[in-house]
Amino acid sequence: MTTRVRPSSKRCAVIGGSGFLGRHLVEKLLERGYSVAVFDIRQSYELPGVTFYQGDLCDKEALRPALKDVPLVFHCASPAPASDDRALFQRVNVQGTRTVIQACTELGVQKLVLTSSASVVYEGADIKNGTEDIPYAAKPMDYYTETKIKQEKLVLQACDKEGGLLTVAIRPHGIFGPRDPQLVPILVDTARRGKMKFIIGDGTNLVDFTFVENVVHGHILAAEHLRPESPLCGKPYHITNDEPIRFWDFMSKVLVGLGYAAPRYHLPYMLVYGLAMLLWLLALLLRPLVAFKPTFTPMRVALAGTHHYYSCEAAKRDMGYKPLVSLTEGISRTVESYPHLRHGAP
Ligand SMILES: NC(=O)C1=CN([C@@H]2O[C@H](COP(=O)(O)OP(=O)(O)OC[C@H]3O[C@@H](n4cnc5c(N)ncnc54)[C@H](O)[C@@H]3O)[C@@H](O)[C@H]2O)C=CC1
Ligand SMILES: CC(C)=CCC[C@@H](C)[C@H]1CC[C@H]2C3=C(CC[C@]12C)[C@@]1(C)CCC(=O)C[C@@H]1CC3
Repeated sequence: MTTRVRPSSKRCAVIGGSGFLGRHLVEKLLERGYSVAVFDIRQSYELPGVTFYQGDLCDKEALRPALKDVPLVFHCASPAPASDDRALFQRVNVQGTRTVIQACTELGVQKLVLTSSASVVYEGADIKNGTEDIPYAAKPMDYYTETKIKQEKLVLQACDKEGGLLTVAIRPHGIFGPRDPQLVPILVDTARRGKMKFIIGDGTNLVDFTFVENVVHGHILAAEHLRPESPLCGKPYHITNDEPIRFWDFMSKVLVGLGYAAPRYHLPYMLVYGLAMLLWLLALLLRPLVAFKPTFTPMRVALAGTHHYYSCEAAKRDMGYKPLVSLTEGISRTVESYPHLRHGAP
C-alpha cells in the first residue's frame, strides 16, 4: 500500500526561481520560514533552504521531482520579452504552462500562483486606473503579450474549487528593483548610445512602475488567501505601487540617479511610433540575412507614450494588499544597487 505524504504547508516550489522576480520571491519565502524548491532552466545562485532542480518546464518528467509533496507552486518563468521569439513564447508560456498544470494536478498540488502581466489587456491605447474586468487585448502588440494572455486563461480555467487545484494570477506592471535584467540595463544602454535625449510625446502620460518587493508581497498574500471559499479562486489581480508616475519622470529619476542626463527634447508620438513600425518590419524582412533588434520597438514606444496604470483595489479588498515600499524608496534602492551601470563606471 502506498501512503501519500501530507505536504508541509511551509513547503513550496518556485518555477523560474533563478530569475529576477523569482529570486526575490524565494528570498522572501525563506525569510517567512518556507523551504523552497526552485525549478529553472538555469541555476543562478545558491542559498541555504533552497533545493535546485534544473530543467525545462515543458518537460513533465523533469518537473515532477521539484513539485512532489509540495502544496504550493509559484510559476514565474517566461522567456524574456526582448527575445521576440514567437515559437519560444508559444512553447514555454503556452505548452509549458499546460504541462505545469498537468504536473500540479497529477501530483496533488493544492495551489498554483501564476505571474501574469497587466499587459494582457494593453493594446497601445490609454488605460487609466484599469480594473481587472477590462477584456484581454484583442490585438496584442507582441508575441510575448499574445502568449501571456493564453497562459493566464489556461491557469485561471484550471481552477477547481471542488477539492482540486486552486489557481490565481498576479498581474504586475513594470517591475523594477535590484538585479532587474531588463528595465534599468536597457535604459542605461540606450543612454550610453546617446539615444535617451528625447521624450516621446508630451511627456505627461502616467504609468505604473512596481518595486519588486511589492510584487513579491502580492504573490505571497495571494498564496496565503487562496482557499476554496475565497474570491481569489480563478481570478487575476493587479499588483502595483499604487502611485502612477509620468513615464518620463520615472526614466529621468533613474537616469539622473545613475549620473546620466534626463531626456529633454520632445518628439511627436505618432512619428516615433511610425518609425518603430517601419524598423520592426525591416527587421522582420531582413531576419534571414541580418539579425538586428531595434531598441525602440512599437510596444516600447507605445508604453513610453501612452497612459497605462491599473487599480489594485481588488487586491486590497480581497487579500489585504498594500505596497510596502514607496516609489521614491524603491528608485533609490534600485539606483544604489547598480554601481557598475553608473555614468563613467568602468
Ligand atoms: N519584468 C517585468 O516588468 C514584468 C514581468 N512579468 C512576468 O514576471 C515573470 C518573471 O519575470 P522576470 O523575473 O522579469 O524575468 P526573468 O527573465 O528574470 O526570469 C524568468 C526566469 O524563467 C526562467 N525560464 C525561462 N524559460 C524557462 C523554461 N523553459 N523552463 C524553466 N525555466 C525557464 C529563466 O531562466 C529565468 O530565470 C515572468 O512571467 C514575466 O512574464 C510580468 C509583468 C512585468
Ligand atoms: C523607450 C525606452 C527604450 C525605454 C527604456 C525602458 C524600457 C526597456 C522599459 C520601460 C517600460 C518597461 C516594461 C516592460 C519591459 C521594459 C520596458 C519596456 C514590460 C514589457 C516587461 C514585460 C511585461 O509584462 C510588461 C512590462 C511593461 C513595462
